[in-house]
Amino acid sequence: MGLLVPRILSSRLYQTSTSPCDRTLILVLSPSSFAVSPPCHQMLLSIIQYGFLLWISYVFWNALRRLWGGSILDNIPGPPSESVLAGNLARLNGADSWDFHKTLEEDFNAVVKIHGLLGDVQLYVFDPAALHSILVKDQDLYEESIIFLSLTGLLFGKGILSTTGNEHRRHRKIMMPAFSTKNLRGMLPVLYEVAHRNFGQLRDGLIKPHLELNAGPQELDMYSILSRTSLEFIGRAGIGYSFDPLTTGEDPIDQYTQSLKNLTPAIHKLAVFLPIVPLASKIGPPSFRRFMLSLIPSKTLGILCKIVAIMDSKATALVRDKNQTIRHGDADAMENSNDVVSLLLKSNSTADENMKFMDDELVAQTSMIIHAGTETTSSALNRIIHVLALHPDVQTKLRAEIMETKEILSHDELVALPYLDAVIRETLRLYPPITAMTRSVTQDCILPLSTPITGIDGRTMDAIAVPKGTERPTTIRTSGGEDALEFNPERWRNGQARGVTVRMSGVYGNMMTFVGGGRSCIGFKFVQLELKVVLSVLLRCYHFSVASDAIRWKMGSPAAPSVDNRPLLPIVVDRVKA
Ligand code: HEM
Repeated sequence: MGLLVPRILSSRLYQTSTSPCDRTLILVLSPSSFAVSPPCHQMLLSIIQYGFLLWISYVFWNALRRLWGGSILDNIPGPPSESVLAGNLARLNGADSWDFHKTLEEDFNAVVKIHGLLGDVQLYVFDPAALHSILVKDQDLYEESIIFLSLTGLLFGKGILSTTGNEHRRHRKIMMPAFSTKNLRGMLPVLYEVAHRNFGQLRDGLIKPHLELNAGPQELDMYSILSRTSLEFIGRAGIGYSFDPLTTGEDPIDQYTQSLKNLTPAIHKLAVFLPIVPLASKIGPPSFRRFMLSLIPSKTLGILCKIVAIMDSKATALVRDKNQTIRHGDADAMENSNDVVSLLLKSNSTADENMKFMDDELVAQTSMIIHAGTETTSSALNRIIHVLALHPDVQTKLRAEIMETKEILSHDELVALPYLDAVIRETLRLYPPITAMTRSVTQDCILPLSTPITGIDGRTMDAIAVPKGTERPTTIRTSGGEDALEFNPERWRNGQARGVTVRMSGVYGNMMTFVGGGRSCIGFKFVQLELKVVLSVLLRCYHFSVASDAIRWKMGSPAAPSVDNRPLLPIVVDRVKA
């Protein structure tokens, strides 16, 4: 049985969202290598087959128990199941599920019962008190989903995304200082350099698609441009690596870059293996798991294994090279390295033993930073440009604020621009890149509610008893002001939205875009800086308007713009006249 705590979707003044991989996933092994001798082959194959049969039997047994015995969550109202096998999951997790999520919010109360796989029951939660309990107050009772933990562990190794409890707290404690305001100040020059280079080369025709000078308005695919920007931001400021020289008319062909681009699509294709990831991650050493995988006749799986191996070897080399620089006492080189991984290595060299990362942990963090920070940033950048194109009045006002400043601002000057801050807050509030997240319940517990709900039997409930094992609490948006569904940056003043009566537990602006509590996003200030740099550079030179009303946002994790199911953001770009 599952507790689905929906992350906040769109709208309303407070939203939550979920981690990208919660329901995508899949698979595979950790990056180390191995081989298995031929004589064991048949025997191992049988073990795998029996293991798989056992697992299937276990799943069906649980499903039957649920069907016969019911659930104490049965009394919670929710939409009827649409399929015996997958319940409501197809509609909940589909790329075009916006309307379904809206219906859940409009037709039901703060907690909704959702039907999961084979009769599994999950709760979709958007009540503020329940979210506070899940994410902050009782967070130890609501752990990250086991599938997410296993998957990130298999893909990247032991790092902040794949650990729980004290181990996870240790990872966070060591990593958080790298994102301090002092360190963000040190990263700003690199962010400006990437933005100027990227958009300068775009103008000069060195990166595709380019903007012909003086040729009048041109339609460009901003998605490809902004994706490259996000990747280079995280490369340079996150791990100290340049993915994209931005110097030729060609897309980058670097193997590492290609691997990163192919990672999410490969994971999505293998989503069918999702339920066996936790089991697979526990069986034997990595070499044995690799062997098991080699028995599965799937081309995509092979590709994924290759991607993981490339990412791992590149991250290993990066950490090794930086370590050597430190050991050889190249003080100047390290002094000038302000990327997150270099900062972690520098603090490692003076930290107490228990506050140091081992090299394999640093390798894992390197891949995790890229994974957590690239597509999310790209989604936010694309959304802001799209929103500005749709709201020319907001764009004009923002440009006027930017034009009154110098071309290159200090960190403090940039974060002090009020309308720039308001536009970013309002976009992230209304359109969180990640729209839902999942938590698993680790013990029987009571979920408090700020608004009582009426059960199917007519009884009023001001709290819900949630059984251990309930999986995937997902959180969706919560209610807010009356005009909460409108895009209105004017509502923000000094980081506060007017008219807000409901307090949310999020780390940023009373919204749940970056969640709250012990697993909240540690990169949320970093991403704001990225967005501010891009807008301050782009709006000074270019004007944006909508090129097509066929743009549809897909509710992935994170959301992405598309036209005819292809990732695209066609926007008409024109030079700002002097
Ligand atoms: C608009 C951009 C971003 C959004 C919307 C976003 C959102 C989120 C959310 C919702 C979570 C919680 C996931 C969960 O609990 O399952 C999260 C976690 C995390 N984010 Fe972000 N993120 C963004 C950018 C970044 C960036 C740029 C970085 C790094 C440079 C980053 C690093 C992380 C890390 C390391 C975690 C895991 C924290 C933990 O488990 O303790 N994020 N993010």
